[in-house]
Amino acid sequence: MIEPLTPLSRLILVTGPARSGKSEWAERLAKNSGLSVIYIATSRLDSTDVEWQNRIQQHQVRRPPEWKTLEVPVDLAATLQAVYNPNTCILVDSLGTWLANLLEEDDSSWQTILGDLIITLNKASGLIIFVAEETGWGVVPAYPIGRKFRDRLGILVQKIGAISNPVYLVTGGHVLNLSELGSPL
Ligand SMILES: Nc1nc2c(ncn2[C@@H]2O[C@H](COP(=O)(O)OP(=O)(O)OP(=O)(O)O)[C@@H](O)[C@H]2O)c(=O)[nH]1
Repeated sequence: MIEPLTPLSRLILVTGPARSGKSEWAERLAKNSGLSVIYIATSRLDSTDVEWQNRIQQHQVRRPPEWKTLEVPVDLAATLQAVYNPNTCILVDSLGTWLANLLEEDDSSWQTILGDLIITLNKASGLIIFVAEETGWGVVPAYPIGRKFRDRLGILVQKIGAISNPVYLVTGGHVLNLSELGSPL
């Protein structure tokens, strides 16, 4: 399913709505890569939210025991820089939760954080798979923080999508390879 790797980095983007199965598809790609896998979880563990803890536990049980897990709510570019290498597949789940953790950043530092991530990806080696949430297909949020999240996620997914191949959309119980259907803007 996955083509032979070059020493240069290869990026894959898996996007889709909530509960679409996008994480599961991304995990399947990571397993099939034949590389050693580092799973980067961007969500924060909330000790007061039992339902969230249960969801995360289901993820942990589902992952092969040999995968290494890193919990990285904020410092994504620095962590990627520290761990990427030609023999490793890094699975980042997810860009939406990472962005939510950064939401308080002002616009100028957000531009720097985004720039640092893209620079890191351009220098990276090995395979990096990003999971991202699709938002913004509904109404414009009536509150500023909602609009900021929606706009930033849209731009982030577009930028990562432009340098990823393939880009998958998981929805309606199906996986669509968008790279076969269209080209980046
Ligand atoms: N902190 C932490 N978070 C984790 C861990 N494993 C998974 N997660 C988080 O779980 C979240 C995904 O939760 P899901 O409930 O499957 O997401 P979903 O969008 O509803 O479902 P799918 O579209 O099916 O993937 C991501 O934000 C991950 O970061 C872990 O070991 N630690």
